[in-house]
Amino acid sequence: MGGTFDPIHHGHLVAASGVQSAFDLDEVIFVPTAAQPFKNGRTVTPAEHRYLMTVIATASNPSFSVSRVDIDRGGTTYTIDTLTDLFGDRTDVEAFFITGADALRRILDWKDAEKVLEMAHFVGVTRPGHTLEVPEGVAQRVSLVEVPAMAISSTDCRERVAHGDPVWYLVPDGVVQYIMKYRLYKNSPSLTATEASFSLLN
Ligand SMILES: Nc1ncnc2c1ncn2[C@@H]1O[C@H](COP(=O)(O)OP(=O)(O)OP(=O)(O)O)[C@@H](O)[C@H]1O
Ligand SMILES: O=C(O)c1ccc[n+]([C@@H]2O[C@H](COP(=O)([O-])O)[C@@H](O)[C@H]2O)c1
Repeated sequence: MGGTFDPIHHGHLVAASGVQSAFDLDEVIFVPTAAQPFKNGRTVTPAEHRYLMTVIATASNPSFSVSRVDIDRGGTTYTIDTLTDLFGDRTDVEAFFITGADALRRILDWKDAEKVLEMAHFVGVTRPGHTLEVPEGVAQRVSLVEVPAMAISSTDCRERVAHGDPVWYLVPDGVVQYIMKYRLYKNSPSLTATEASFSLLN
């Protein structure tokens, strides 16, 4: 499952768990993006913070893991590169790519869309506020799965933090604490690890 994960929230985790169960998947790999091509004009939290929040959120589930392939490659994140780096030379793996209804809608605009759809089976999940439908012509490579409705977005989580509203129970507890520790989403520069330790001591 690829995502900006700025921050990761329970909508992502419920979607991943629902698809894992529906297709009996051995593992779900969360892949935080470096720079999502359709989010070019947006300021995104530094990748290391997004990566670490994703690790914290998934740590308790033995079949969830987090990959750094997109972050370490850097530049614009195209799913064709993600799938090549993860599975390019693996003939023993059947890959699935999990996307929300909003992301699935634009899949034909993705780089090398046809090849991408050959490299993995795409699974679109329901998301409140978005219509879940398979774009024309790709029905064979896409499945739809209904997951428990979680009306949560990273945008809403960021705005809540910026306004001093709680994000408890929208994101995992460890992610709430990470956001507070590094003062993310406060409309002021986030802290480094040293600055965060210093501010906790004082
Ligand atoms: N509440 C949700 N339910 C189902 N799928 C979701 C939900 N939130 C996000 N997704 C899906 O998870 C993937 C990663 O999403 P992303 O990290 O962009 O989160 P987001 O909440 O959409 O972020 P933002 O609000 O910053 O755009 C996308 O495929 C997206 O459609
Ligand atoms: O490959 C592309 O052209 C492409 C265009 C838009 C989105 N994606 C991928 O879709 C995933 C979900 O993106 P996002 O930002 O909605 O979380 C993420 O892994 C992106 O890299 C990929």
